[in-house]
Amino acid sequence: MPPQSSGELAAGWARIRGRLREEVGEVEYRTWLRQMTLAGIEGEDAIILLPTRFLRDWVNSHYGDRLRSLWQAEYPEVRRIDIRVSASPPPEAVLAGAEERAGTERIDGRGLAEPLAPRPAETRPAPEPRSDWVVPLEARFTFDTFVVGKPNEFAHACARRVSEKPASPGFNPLFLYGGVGLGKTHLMHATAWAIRAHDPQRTVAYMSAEKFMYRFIAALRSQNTMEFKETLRAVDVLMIDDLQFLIGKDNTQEEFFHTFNALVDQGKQIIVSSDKSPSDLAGIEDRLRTRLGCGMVADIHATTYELRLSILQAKAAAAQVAVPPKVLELLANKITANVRELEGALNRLVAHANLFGRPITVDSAHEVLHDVLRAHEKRVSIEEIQKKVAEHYNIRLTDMSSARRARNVARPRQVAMYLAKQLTQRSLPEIGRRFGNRDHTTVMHAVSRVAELMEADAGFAEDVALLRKMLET
Ligand SMILES: Nc1ncnc2c1ncn2[C@@H]1O[C@H](COP(=O)(O)OP(=O)(O)OP(=O)(O)O)[C@@H](O)[C@H]1O
Repeated sequence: MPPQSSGELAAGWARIRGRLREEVGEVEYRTWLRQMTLAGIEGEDAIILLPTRFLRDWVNSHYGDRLRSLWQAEYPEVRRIDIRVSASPPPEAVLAGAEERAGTERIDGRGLAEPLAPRPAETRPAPEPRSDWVVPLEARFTFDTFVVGKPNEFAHACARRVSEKPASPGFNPLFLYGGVGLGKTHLMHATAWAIRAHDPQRTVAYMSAEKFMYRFIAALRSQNTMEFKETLRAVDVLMIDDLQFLIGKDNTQEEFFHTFNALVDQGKQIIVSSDKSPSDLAGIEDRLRTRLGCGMVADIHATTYELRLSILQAKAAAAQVAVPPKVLELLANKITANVRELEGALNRLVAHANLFGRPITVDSAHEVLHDVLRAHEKRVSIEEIQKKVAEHYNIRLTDMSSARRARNVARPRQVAMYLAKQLTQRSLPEIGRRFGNRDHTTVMHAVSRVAELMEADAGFAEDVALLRKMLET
């Protein structure tokens, strides 16, 4: 019996889809079949619409026979299935699963997706990003534990602003950049926590660019890009850390570009971090770089001594450990590369003190952290030493390698050799060569003579210590 009315036909079509869904399973159905729309029955043909040629061909070859059998079981007079391409289904889409189309995507010929109209928020709650897709937020990375100073105050203010008002004009995307270990991830997590605290309904997805790529590749491999796209495009805030990872990864960049556009078009917030500014991201496609730079770009600068000291004070207080100010000053002075290393050094000191039940002192800090402190000692060259010492004793630089033996020249030369031994990794023969091809025994003698004199003469020792300090800082 042919269907009598469009209502009857819609019910029959819903049954066919329901059976197909049961047979192929939810994931496959959602990936390939959910966008099917029934245009109607023409003679012996059931006319089904799909939005792209790619989908039409796929459904035809993989599900054509099954669809025909299911149709015949429902309506024996239907003998053929005619699948056509139509980007916008006719208004009588009552015949199809219109509710299923909300927010779905279209696949282009290369298997990459473009968004259809934005998903109306009320049609379906946004799915939570799958837990294995997103990295859990670090509990201690909050605004409360982030110490603000000159180098990071602008980035911090931007992150605060975005957390209070996501996607506000001028702040989307928020692009945070700066050197390794300077707090980009901390600021992103803090923003995520604050957004969630303010509105628990908002879905915030945080992941590294690397994770984004691996998820994308896995989705491609399992032919499940629809789910990948849909999940990401349903979030309210997307955070991608260490974007520089995508340099040279053209396909993932393209996918990210589409995700980016879809989210920004829907008024969703994007936050990205990188070790370089958008304009310096060579290897990232121009159109993506342009989009990344068109919101707010905030630089986190290298730390200053003051910021390092404040961070150490805050971390020691949080750990409830008494660390003498001199020790904190030592660390802030010596460990300048980044906050991660600074934090690591403090943690080591605290762990050591706990383990042995000893108080933390400047001496114990030197002992426990000797490797770190040495690694951070300023590299000084023999030339610099010779120059500084010559200036200090008011002799000519050429006298450092001359044969002159007058005391007013020989003594400064010995001091320079002593400092070269103390402050560089050079061997005695090499130091000798740099001081006018002198023998290594001459250098050895100079080193022990200067040490003796320092013991005997406090004024001389002070002089040498001053020179050393000037060279080290
Ligand atoms: N201003 C700050 N206040 C408190 N802790 C900080 C601050 N800046 C950085 N940190 C701490 O330093 C460590 C490294 O920070 P984070 O991981 O955020 O750096 P990053 O810039 O993302 O580094 P990478 O470039 O390696 O990804 C973290 O433990 C973080 O809590």
